[in-house]
Amino acid sequence: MNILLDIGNSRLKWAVEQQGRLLESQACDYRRPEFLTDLGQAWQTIGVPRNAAIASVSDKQVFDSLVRLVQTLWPQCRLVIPQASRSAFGVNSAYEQPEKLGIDRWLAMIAAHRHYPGNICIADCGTAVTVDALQADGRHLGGLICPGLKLMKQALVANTADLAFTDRVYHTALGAATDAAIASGVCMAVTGLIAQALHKLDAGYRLLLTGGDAACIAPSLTVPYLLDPDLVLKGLSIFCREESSS
Ligand SMILES: Nc1ncnc2c1ncn2[C@@H]1O[C@H](COP(=O)(O)OP(=O)(O)O)[C@@H](O)[C@H]1O
Ligand SMILES: CC(C)(COP(=O)(O)O)[C@@H](O)C(=O)NCCC(=O)O
Ligand SMILES: [K+]
Repeated sequence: MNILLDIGNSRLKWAVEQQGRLLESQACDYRRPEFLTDLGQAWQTIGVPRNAAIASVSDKQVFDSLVRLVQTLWPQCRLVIPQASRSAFGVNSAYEQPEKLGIDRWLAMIAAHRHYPGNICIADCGTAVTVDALQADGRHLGGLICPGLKLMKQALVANTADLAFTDRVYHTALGAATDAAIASGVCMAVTGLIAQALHKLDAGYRLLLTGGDAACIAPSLTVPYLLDPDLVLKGLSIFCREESSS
């Protein structure tokens, strides 16, 4: 059994993996003061993992506190900390400096290459929205980064006098009130980005969505898509298994 941890800029996603299969994944806000205590309690009952695989694009502090928790609960557990590189598991990075690519993007591409063969365009809709194009032969063509839905709304509220932030449902209809216009505006910015990215690629690229906002963006897309909320965790699982068996 392995435990997989993906620390994004908003939330921690984690799951237990048994024989290559993820049990239900969980998400939590690591900025809550009781976060580590709650996690420690939840982990009392899961057994002792053989490996703990951790990916982080957030503060080193959060990463360090999770490493300490893992080492305290399970001193025998092996830590697996994947790094982005020029090539791994058949995927070849387009980055001039491959180590600068976000580890979440690298893991998502490795999982996509394994589980969704063919040309694939991955859109990870989290704090930021990232889009990466990956050829069937594992060649990464490069990517795009833009603010996610919540960040766009926060940027508007923080830099204007009269705009208010609400949890209005996202869609792409024209709005007849400020909050509806913002919800539609940021949703169309993301769906438009994804559609335009696909348009620039050759025909035959499938779209694969992941990230916390994927499910609310998906209904507004006018192109077919696949949805896999656990893509980054699945990338961690590949690193765990193949490092353990070597
Ligand atoms: N229960 C939730 N709590 C907080 N954010 C959520 C929740 N469910 C969905 N979200 C959305 O998920 C987004 C974060 O997605 P996620 O993939 O976890 O981001 P990251 O990997 O950057 O931490 C938030 O911006 C928010 O809009
Ligand atoms: C682009 C990101 C901020 C996305 O983070 P997330 O939205 O998943 O929290 C992250 O992948 C990152 O810090 N990347 C490093 C720079 C790069 O990928 O070019
Ligand atoms: K993201």
